[in-house]
Amino acid sequence: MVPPAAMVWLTSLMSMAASTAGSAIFFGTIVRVFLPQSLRDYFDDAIFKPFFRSFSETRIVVEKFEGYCVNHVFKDVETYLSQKSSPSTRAFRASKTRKNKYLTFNMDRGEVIVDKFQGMELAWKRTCRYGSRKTTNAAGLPPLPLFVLSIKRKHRQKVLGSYFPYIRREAEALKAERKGLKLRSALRTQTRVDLDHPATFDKLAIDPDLKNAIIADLDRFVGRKEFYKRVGKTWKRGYLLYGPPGTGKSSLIAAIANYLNYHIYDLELSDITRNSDLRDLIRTTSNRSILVIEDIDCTSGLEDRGDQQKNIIKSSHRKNKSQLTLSGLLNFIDGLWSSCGDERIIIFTTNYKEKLDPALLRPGRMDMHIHMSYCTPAGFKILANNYLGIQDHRLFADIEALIRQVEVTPAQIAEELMNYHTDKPDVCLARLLEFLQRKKIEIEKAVSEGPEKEKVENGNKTKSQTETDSETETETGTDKDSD
Ligand SMILES: Nc1ncnc2c1ncn2[C@@H]1O[C@H](COP(=O)(O)OP(=O)(O)OP(=O)(O)O)[C@@H](O)[C@H]1O
Repeated sequence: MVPPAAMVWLTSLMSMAASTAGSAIFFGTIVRVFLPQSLRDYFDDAIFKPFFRSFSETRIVVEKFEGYCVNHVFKDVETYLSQKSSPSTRAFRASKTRKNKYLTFNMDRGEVIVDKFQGMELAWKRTCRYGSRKTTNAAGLPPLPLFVLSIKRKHRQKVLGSYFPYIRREAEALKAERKGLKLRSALRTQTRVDLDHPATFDKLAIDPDLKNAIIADLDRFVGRKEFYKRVGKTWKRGYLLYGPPGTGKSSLIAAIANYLNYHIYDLELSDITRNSDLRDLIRTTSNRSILVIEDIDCTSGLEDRGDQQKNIIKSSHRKNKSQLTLSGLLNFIDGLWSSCGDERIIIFTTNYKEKLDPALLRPGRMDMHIHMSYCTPAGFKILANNYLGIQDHRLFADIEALIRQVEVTPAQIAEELMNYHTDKPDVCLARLLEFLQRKKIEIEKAVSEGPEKEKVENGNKTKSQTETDSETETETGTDKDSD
C-alpha cells in the first residue's frame, strides 16, 4: 500500500513529466513549423550534436610548433591531407611549381576533411590558435596553425597505434614524389614562394678553385653529423658572401640550395622590432635549411656597432622594451638552433664588407668568407657556354684580354649576351667586345680628366686600380671547424 504522501508526490511528478513532454512536443512543433530548415540545421549543428557528441568523442590537437621547434606530426598531417578532400570542403589552397609534376592542395583555415581508415571516420579540421577569423595576432604575426582531429573515444588506441604511423608513411611517400625545392620568405606575411631558381654550380661564373672549395666545404659539412655531436657544437655553418652587386651572391645561394636540396628562408630584419617576433619567425624554419640575411650592411639598426643608437633595434612596443643588437641576434639564432636545429646554414650577404659590424667578422662567427669578384676569363667562358652554347670562338681572346683589364660583373656580361639572344654567337660576341671596349675607353678618359673623375659613377675601374685597393679581400674561405 503506497502511503498518501508518496502518492501525492508521485502524482505531481507524473503531471510534471507530462507537462514537460507536452511542452517539448509543443515547442518541437513550433520549431518545425515556424523555423526555416537552415536555422534548424544550425541549432542542430551548433548545440545539440556537439552536446551529445561530447560524451562519445575525443579530440587530438596537432599544433604546428612544439616549443620552439616545428612539430613534424603537423607537417606529416598537412602533407597527407593535401591529397584528400570531402564533398563539404569549400576552399583549398592550390599550388604547383615548375619542378613539381603535381598540383598540391592544402586545406584552408576553418575547413574540415573527413578521412576513412580501417572502418573509422576521422574528421580533421584546420584552424589556428587565435581563432579562425583573425588574420594576425597582437604582434602582427599570423596566428599559429593547428589541426584538430575528432574521433570516437573507442577508436583512440587504433588511431594512435595505426592511423598516425600510416599518416607518417603516406606523407614520406608523397614528399618523395613531389620533391622540389622551396624558397620561403620568413616575412611577417609568411609568403611562400617556390624556389625555381635554375642556378647550379655548373652554371655559376666564378673562379673554379673557389667553386671547388665551396663544394668541398658543403660536402664536408653535411657529412659531419657525428663530428658536431662529438664536439658538442650545433650542426650549422655560416657563410659571408661579399662583393659588388651583380657578381652572383644570390645565384650562389640558390646553387647551394639546389646542391644540398635545402629550403631557403629569407629573413627580413627590417620588419623585426622585438625578440618575440624574431623567435616566432626563426622557429618556422625547418632543419636542412638555409637562413639568408641579405645586405646586412644596409639593415637598418644593425650596421654600426660604434653607434649605439643605430645599433639597437628599439621595440616599438612600450611594455616590451627588448633591444636587438647584431651580436644579440646571432646569439639568439644560435641559441634556438642549438636547442632544436640540425643541419642549418646561415648566409649573410653584403656589397661592403668593410662596413660590417666586427661582431659578424670575429673568428668563429662566419665559417667561410666568400669573395664574389668581377668576371674573370674563366667566368666569361662559363657564361658564353650558358648563353650561347659555345666553348670557343675567334673573339674569345680579345674579350678575355679586355675582361682582365676592365671591371665587369657577370651580371653585366650576362645581360649583354641575353640582349642579343636571337642573334648568332658571332654577333653577340662582337657586341660584347664593343661593350668592353667602350667601357675601357670611358675609364681611360675619366682617369685622364683628373683624379675626381676617376671614380666613374657606376663604379667602373680598371682591374689594376682595384687590385691594389682590395689586397685584403683575397680570402675565399677560412675553415674554423678543423677536427
Ligand atoms: N657569378 C655568376 N654566374 C652566373 N650568372 C651570374 C653571376 N653573377 C651574376 N649572374 C647573373 O646576373 C643576375 C644577377 O646576379 P645576382 O642577383 O646573383 O647577383 P648579386 O651579387 O646577388 O647582386 P646583388 O648584390 O645586387 O643582390 C643573375 O640572375 C645571373 O643571371
